[in-house]
Amino acid sequence: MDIIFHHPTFDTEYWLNRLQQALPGARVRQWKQGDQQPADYALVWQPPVEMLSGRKGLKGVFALGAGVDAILSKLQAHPDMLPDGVPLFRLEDTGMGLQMQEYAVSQVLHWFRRFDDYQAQKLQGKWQPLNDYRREDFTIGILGAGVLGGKVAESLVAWGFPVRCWSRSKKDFPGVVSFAGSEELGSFLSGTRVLINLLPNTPQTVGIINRQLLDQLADESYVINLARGVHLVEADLLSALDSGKLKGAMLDVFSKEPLPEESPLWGHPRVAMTPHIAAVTRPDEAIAYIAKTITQLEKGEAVSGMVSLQHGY
Ligand SMILES: NC(=O)c1ccc[n+]([C@@H]2O[C@H](COP(=O)([O-])OP(=O)(O)OC[C@H]3O[C@@H](n4cnc5c(N)ncnc54)[C@H](O)[C@@H]3O)[C@@H](O)[C@H]2O)c1
Ligand SMILES: O=C(O)[C@H](O)CO
Repeated sequence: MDIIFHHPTFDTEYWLNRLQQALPGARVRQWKQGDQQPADYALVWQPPVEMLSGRKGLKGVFALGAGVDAILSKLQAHPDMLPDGVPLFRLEDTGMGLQMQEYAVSQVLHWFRRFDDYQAQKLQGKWQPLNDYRREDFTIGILGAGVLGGKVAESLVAWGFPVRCWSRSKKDFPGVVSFAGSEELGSFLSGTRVLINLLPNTPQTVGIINRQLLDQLADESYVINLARGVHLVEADLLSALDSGKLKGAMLDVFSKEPLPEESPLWGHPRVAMTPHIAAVTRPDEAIAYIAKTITQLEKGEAVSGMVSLQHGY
């Protein structure tokens, strides 16, 4: 079995060695321009079109991340990039669930314990205990209840917060109220105090966090965007912050990355940000997952993690 690998920034040597150890019967190589030699599987991030297009004998392509929006948009421009019938897989969790939990829990607790207000008071030299927030007034709403949304929901339930989620179909997560479909979006938003976004980037979800959506949240709400920048209309977020509808925002992803220096988000006192690091691909977990999936595929067994080209995630 032959496996080709391409990632623009990962430590390729490390990946090739560890993949080789995990799949001792395979021949693993870095794909280089002009390489049209046979391959059974391709492991990719930002693949050059010629790496995949027209390839015969390919049994599967693995995206080396959770979101496949970049690959799918490239596929739209170059429909022959993924040979007909070749399945595209993505990473499910592989250590990203825990990272998302750490991010979401730490930020929710930061706001719940009013550390943002105390920091503002500290800057004014003010010593003033504030009223506690109550958990019952701190409902967390998670947009997207998939692998990562489910993990984040579980961790916030464990901290005793009322948690609800919104997805395409109903979920049965312990302690979480589930809403599904556009007809239930309004009920999901009404009463949500902290909105956490973990949706995939699809034509249906672009721009979903806009003025109309933000207006339906509880007053003095908070937004955490952990999914993709294109989900959020940044101008609408800024006006909701300035009107007082929103109290704070924590953003990991942006419509343009790196965030341009002229963006007003940089200077906004109630916007905190990180540079798209909420959950990164952990090589060892990802390699174990890919090796297991390839082994199952080779045995003709059912696997999970296949991307639906129809749904776009
Ligand atoms: N910031 C980061 O570092 C980082 C890291 C990993 C993943 N991500 C993002 O997180 C996203 C989610 O990852 P995942 O593994 O949980 O994905 P997933 O496919 O397991 O879950 C997606 C969820 O969104 C819901 N959904 C999709 N379209 C919908 C629609 N139109 N209406 C309602 N619900 C809809 C699905 O029902 C599902 O519950 C990824 O697509 C990626 O963009 C970001
Ligand atoms: O989707 C992912 O895996 C991360 O956001 C990296 O792009």
